[in-house]
Formats: sequence, C-alpha cells, structure tokens
Amino acid sequence: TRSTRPQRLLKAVRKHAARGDPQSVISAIDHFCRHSEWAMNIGDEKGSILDSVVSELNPEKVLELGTYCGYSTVRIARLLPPGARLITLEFNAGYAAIARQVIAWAGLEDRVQLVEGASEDWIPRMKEHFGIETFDFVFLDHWKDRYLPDTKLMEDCGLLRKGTVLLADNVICPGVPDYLQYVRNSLSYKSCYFKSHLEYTKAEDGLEKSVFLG
Ligand SMILES: CCCNc1ncnc2c1ncn2[C@@H]1O[C@H](/C=C/CNC(=O)c2cc(-c3ccc(F)cc3)cc(O)c2O)[C@H](C)[C@H]1O
Ligand SMILES: [Mg+2]
Repeated sequence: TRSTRPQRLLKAVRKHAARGDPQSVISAIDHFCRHSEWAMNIGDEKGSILDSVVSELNPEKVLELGTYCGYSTVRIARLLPPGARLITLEFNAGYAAIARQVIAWAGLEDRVQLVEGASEDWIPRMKEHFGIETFDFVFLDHWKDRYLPDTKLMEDCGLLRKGTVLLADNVICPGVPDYLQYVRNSLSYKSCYFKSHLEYTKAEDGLEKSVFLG
C-alpha cells in the first residue's frame, strides 16, 4: 500500500540528514516540506522564535503536546543541556513510530521521552509516573480545541509554577480563539503574541507566549 506522508518525511531525513546532527534533520524536514510535500511542522520561521524562547529560558523540564513527526521535539531537545528532560505526548501510534525514528536519527533520544497516549490521560499522571513536580516550559501544538482544556488540566494538576512558560503554535491559523481569550484575560498569565507566518507559506500565523503567574 502507498506510504504515508510522515513515512516519506522520515525517508527524506534518512537520505539527506547526517545521523546525530539535529540541525541537518531540521534542514532536511524543512526542505522536504518546502519542495516536496507540505506538512504541519512548526517550520523554520516560527521555529526560530521557538528556539529563542527555549534558549532564553534554559528549561530543565519540558512538556510537548502533539509530537506528530518530531520536528519541534528535535528543535527543542537540541537546545537542552543533557540533564534536562523533554516529555512529548502523541496519541497516534503511526506518528509516534515515525517521530521516535526522527528523534533517534538526530541522536537526541537520551533527553526525550515520547509517550504514546492522550494528553488528558497523561497530564494527571506526570507526578506519580514521571516524578515531575512542575514543568518549566510547555509547547502546545496538538488539536487546537484541546489547548484550553489541557491548560486548565495542567493548572488543576499543579504542573505549572510561578514563571512556567506556555508557548502555543497556530494561534491565528488554524486559530485557537478560546485559548487566546483565556490566557490574554486571565490574571494568572502574562501573555504576548509573536507574529509570524504559517509554516512554509505566506499566510499569517503566530505563537502566543504566556507566563504563568501562580
Ligand atoms: C483528544 C486528544 C487530545 N490529546 C492529544 N494527546 C496527544 N496527542 C495528540 C492529542 N491531540 C492531537 N494529538 C496529536 O498531535 C498532532 C496534532 C496536531 C494538530 N495540528 C494541526 O492541526 C495544525 C494544522 C495546521 C494547518 C494550518 C493551515 C491549514 F490549511 C491546514 C493545517 C498547521 C499547524 O501548525 C498545526 O499544528 C497529531 C497529528 C495528533 O495525533
Ligand atoms: Mg502547529
């Protein structure tokens, strides 16, 4: 049967990227998405904003919601010190299998834990299962109607501390109106918008950075 787009993306990584070289994995995926087949990775333009937020924060404990092919997982993990930990949640087995191989090709499996499952099942188990007290940084890039419920769930589970940074992809396209309204009007967050473009296109999109105030 015909291969899937993520399988063709992984093939492009193996063909064009050097093992153990995260930057070459990122470049191979961006080239594939720009010149062969568009895919919903954060991409190079918004990815640079993600890089600057992570580099400035230097987080020890990171949570990513929605791994997909592992592109943003690699972007974040390559900037973390070896002792830091990135837990990424992906509930589609096919995508999880591809992402594991992309993360391994980049040589970053030592600081990434890919958990195959749904965020609403795993967020409540972060403390007892992974020994996580609170997260320093959370990247939201899963189904857009899940950003708000999962953020409230993380608050209720005590996984956010004073200063935890949430960074949300796609706040314009496809858009997350309920989440934006919440973080921009809640007294518990200091929020700001980073204007950019939808990956590999000229359409507007952007990232919302929200600091939890406790
Ligand atoms: C209920 C389970 C919730 N919990 C969950 N727990 C674990 N994993 C979850 C959960 N919910 C979803 N996932 C996984 O995360 C991934 C989902 C990612 C979703 N991303 C988009 O939809 C998007 C669209 C566009 C776009 C823009 C313009 C267009 F024209 C077309 C497309 C651009 C973008 O940058 C985008 O990120 C993956 C596919 C899916 O299996
Ligand atoms: Mg996205």
